[in-house]
Amino acid sequence: MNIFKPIIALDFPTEVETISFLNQFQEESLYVKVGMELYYQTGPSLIAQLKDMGHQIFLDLKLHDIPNTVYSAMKGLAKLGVDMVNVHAAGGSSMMKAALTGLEEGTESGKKRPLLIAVTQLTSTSEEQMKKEQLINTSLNESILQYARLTFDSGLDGVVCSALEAKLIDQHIAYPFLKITPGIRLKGDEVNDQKRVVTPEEAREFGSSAIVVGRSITKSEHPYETYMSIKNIWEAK
Ligand SMILES: O=C(O)c1cc(=O)[nH]c(=O)n1[C@@H]1O[C@H](COP(=O)(O)O)[C@@H](O)[C@H]1O
Repeated sequence: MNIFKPIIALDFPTEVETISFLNQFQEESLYVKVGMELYYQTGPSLIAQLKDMGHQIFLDLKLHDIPNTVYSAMKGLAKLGVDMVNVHAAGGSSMMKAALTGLEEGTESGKKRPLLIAVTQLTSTSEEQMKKEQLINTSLNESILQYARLTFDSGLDGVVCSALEAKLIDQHIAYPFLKITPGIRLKGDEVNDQKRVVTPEEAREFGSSAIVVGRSITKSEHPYETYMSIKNIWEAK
């Protein structure tokens, strides 16, 4: 069985909308993702509330700055007691190592350090766009693998990528190394701004460690039922 539950992206603008969404899940203990949209409006108090509700939390702030700034920011974020945080691998190995040190120093003694993962190429990026706008002249897969290697060598726990790249990463990077994969859509769903999308079944088949699902659940007519059906697919043997 997969160790991670499907991670629900709580991309809402307010605490009220977030809590009313979560109330539909009654006693279910969830793994939720709080990203920029919600955190910039609600801050640490919502994190404390989600923890009190018994949910695990991926705080997705995608830090990308000079090493000293990321070190200090991570030291502060570690005190929130979340389960996972992230940076952009494009910030480089010194920045990623500084992030890790900040997290280690900021984690209360006796508590578990949050997992630290790095975004490779966003799932909203296509190979064409990467070549044209970032002037990277390799394939998208090679760029992702390079970022994954840099992340692994910097001592982090894994990467954010599309499940389409999970097998490639497994072939080149020693286990255990997490592949946390957004860009999940059910058949027939709108793709929206995502470029590299797969279904939950495909993500499981390709060896993703955890799926991050936003709009397929949050915009569903029946979010609880949709979540449970994704969870069943994800946890099937
Ligand atoms: O770090 C992330 O979570 C992330 C990285 C990435 O490459 N692509 C990506 O979509 N995400 C996040 O995953 C969620 C995907 O949402 P949906 O497209 O609505 O399922 C959003 O909250 C994004 O911010």
